[in-house]
Amino acid sequence: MRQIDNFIAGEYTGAASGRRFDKRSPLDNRIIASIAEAGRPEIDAAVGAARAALHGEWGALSTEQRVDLLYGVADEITRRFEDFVAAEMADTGQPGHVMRHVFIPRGAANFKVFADVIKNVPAESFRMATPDGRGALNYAIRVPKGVVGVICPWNAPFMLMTWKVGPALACGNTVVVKPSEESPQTAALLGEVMNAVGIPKGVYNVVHGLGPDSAGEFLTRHPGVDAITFTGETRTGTAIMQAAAEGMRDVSFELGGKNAGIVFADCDFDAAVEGISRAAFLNTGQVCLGTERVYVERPIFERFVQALKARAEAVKYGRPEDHDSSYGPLISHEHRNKVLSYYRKAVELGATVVTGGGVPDVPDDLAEGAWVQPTIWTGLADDAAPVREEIFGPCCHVRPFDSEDEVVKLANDTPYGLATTIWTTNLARAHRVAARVDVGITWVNSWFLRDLRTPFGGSKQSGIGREGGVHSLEFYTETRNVCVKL
Ligand SMILES: NC(=O)c1ccc[n+]([C@@H]2O[C@H](COP(=O)([O-])OP(=O)(O)OC[C@H]3O[C@@H](n4cnc5c(N)ncnc54)[C@H](O)[C@@H]3O)[C@@H](O)[C@H]2O)c1
Ligand SMILES: O=C/C=C/C=C(\O)C(=O)O
Repeated sequence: MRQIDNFIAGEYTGAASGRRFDKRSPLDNRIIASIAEAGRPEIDAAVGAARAALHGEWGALSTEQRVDLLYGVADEITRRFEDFVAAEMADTGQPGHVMRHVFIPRGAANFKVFADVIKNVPAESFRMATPDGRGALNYAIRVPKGVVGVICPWNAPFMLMTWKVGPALACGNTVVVKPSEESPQTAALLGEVMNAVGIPKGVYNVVHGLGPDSAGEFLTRHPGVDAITFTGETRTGTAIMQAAAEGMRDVSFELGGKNAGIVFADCDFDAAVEGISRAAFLNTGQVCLGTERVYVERPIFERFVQALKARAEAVKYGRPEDHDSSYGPLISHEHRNKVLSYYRKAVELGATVVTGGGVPDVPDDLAEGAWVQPTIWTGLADDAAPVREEIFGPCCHVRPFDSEDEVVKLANDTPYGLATTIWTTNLARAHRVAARVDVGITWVNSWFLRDLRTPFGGSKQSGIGREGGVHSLEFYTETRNVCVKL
């Protein structure tokens, strides 16, 4: 069993209280790690270390020096690639090929991309006239926000954590990261990388623990934290925003979704089935950008449902290291209880269960894991809970539609506004519908295709602010104007 400690001022340390909590494998429910639970003293120490680094060696570096160090971080992640793959597979139970091709490479990319952004961003400047005819020159400079609190979820732990830490450090901030209690390992491992490449002590700190009345709340309420970036549930975002109001700290939120997939009859059928099945079932449906509501134009509805069913039934349950495994468990039994409660509710509300709806038969050694079947429903009312609420599981409801106006209305009938995916070969329609869907991110004939320079975030209750490319700088820096009378 692994011992995972907090990482404060470049050192791994337990908690003064001696408190620890267990991490269980989602694959078979075995305890795989014991994690030190940070209390107020550890949060104080981590925030203090972050502040000291800001006023010390880190704060004195030039942008070029910081950029070089961040390239070093990316290279070291790549050098220790298999360690990160193993740590994340252990925490999430997701297949190795997803780790190797999507989540861990993105961790390295998140440092490289923002190092490039900060190196290349121009300064804003305005020349102005003055009554004496000599004029004045305004220019903006960007300074770090300070100590940034980073609160992360468990569904793609390393990718989502570095998506925040990369730009925060590129902009010259220091961070205190609180990973999810369900996925502490890659954040802990990144401490070794930081030390190996010579990132000054205190720049990157990790405190472990739970949310309310634990490390998460202590960190977000700490007056020494200047800004908070959070990815997780909308309800948690509300609690964090209340904490951030004290002291008027800035927030950046990437929250939940109930994303629509829109499939027109003129789509490339096979590509659409493949795309929607990835959007619904990748990472066992635990992707904020995933599709839990699918709208299919009536002429191809039945055929589409059958093709999606075939995809769902083709998943291969297995351990992450099994080469032919394509599908992992949910993160925990607690989360499985939630997902299964929606599976039951859908039936109670009269859904037709096209496939799935329960717990699969898995080999004996996996029987205690948090497995659920990929599940497809039809026939639910538009206001049924499984169609309205974020389930965060491998499931979707498929419903026919007859017109563009109707489907836009259906897609927008939600308090969320994160992402949508549209499938059509009619270019004009693609642009038209994309402009009418109230979300932060629209994919046309694709899903989760990420250019890290683009604005990323949610509308409505799916988030506040945008991260990605120069948009991250809006949050991770304070812009100051200097006006020089000539
Ligand atoms: N929009 C996006 O980009 C995006 C990306 C990934 C996940 N998500 C969302 O994340 C959710 C799944 O992740 P989750 O279950 O880990 O989310 P969560 O909100 O339960 O937990 C996220 C983090 O917040 C901490 N936390 C909980 N309560 C807190 C409190 N009161 N104060 C401070 N910290 C607290 C948790 O310990 C954890 O580290 C889904 O809703 C999903 O849609 C959104
Ligand atoms: O589960 C959510 C996935 C979010 C993805 C990103 O934040 C990203 O690709 O940067």
